[in-house]
Amino acid sequence: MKKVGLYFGTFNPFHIGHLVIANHLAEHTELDEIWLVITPQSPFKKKKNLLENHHRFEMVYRATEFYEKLKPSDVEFKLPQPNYTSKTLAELKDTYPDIDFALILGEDNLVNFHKWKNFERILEHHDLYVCPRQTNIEIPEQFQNNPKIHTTDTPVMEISSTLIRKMIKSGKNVQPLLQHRVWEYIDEMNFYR
Ligand SMILES: Nc1ncnc2c1ncn2[C@@H]1O[C@H](COP(=O)(O)OP(=O)(O)OP(=O)(O)O)[C@@H](O)[C@H]1O
Ligand SMILES: O=C(O)c1ccc[n+]([C@@H]2O[C@H](COP(=O)([O-])O)[C@@H](O)[C@H]2O)c1
Repeated sequence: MKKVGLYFGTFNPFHIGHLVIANHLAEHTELDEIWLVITPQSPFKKKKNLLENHHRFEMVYRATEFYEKLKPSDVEFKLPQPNYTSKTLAELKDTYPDIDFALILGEDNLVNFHKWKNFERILEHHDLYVCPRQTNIEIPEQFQNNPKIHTTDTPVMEISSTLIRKMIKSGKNVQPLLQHRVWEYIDEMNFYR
């Protein structure tokens, strides 16, 4: 059975921290492909400074175009907002009954995972790949030593989209933090200024 890792994110913008993680998991785990799912509206996030879906999709597309195992996904664009991951997983399972879907999460997201809609059902049916971050946050006890939760050895790069947006606003050079065609798009379109 083909195994696909779903990396959900707001990706506003998609940065090299995201890219390094996706590529690392595609190359070093049993996941055959990684799908980067651009979320229109994450349940815990405000819409402030949020670029339209198709612009965020374009950035993920540009960054991953030449990576055979990485694919942008717009599956959530047609689903109700805010986007609950459990709903999206159900939709994907209907469309692709022959694919085994796993979830990819930053460690920061595991801390709030008990607040996600239907998190228990998600864990029952899907493996979780957790990427370490430079945080001192305690992983809740209920998620420690769970055989469905795999800690990965993805490189720790403390980059965030929030920081990149702030740096662009204050005129700093952020080019090393973005795939160069993503930077070109942001620059041409005057985003985040
Ligand atoms: N530098 C990073 N290292 C590891 N995981 C990350 C990193 N940045 C984001 N993630 C994870 O990637 C997923 C999508 O992240 P998201 O689009 O919210 O990016 P972000 O850079 O954290 O954005 P923002 O700063 O706008 O909140 C989440 O699961 C998040 O935990
Ligand atoms: O399903 C939920 O209840 C849920 C709650 C919070 C976040 N998520 C998903 O997690 C992804 C990363 O979250 P965020 O807020 O860090 O961008 C986001 O794209 C959502 O799809 C999902």
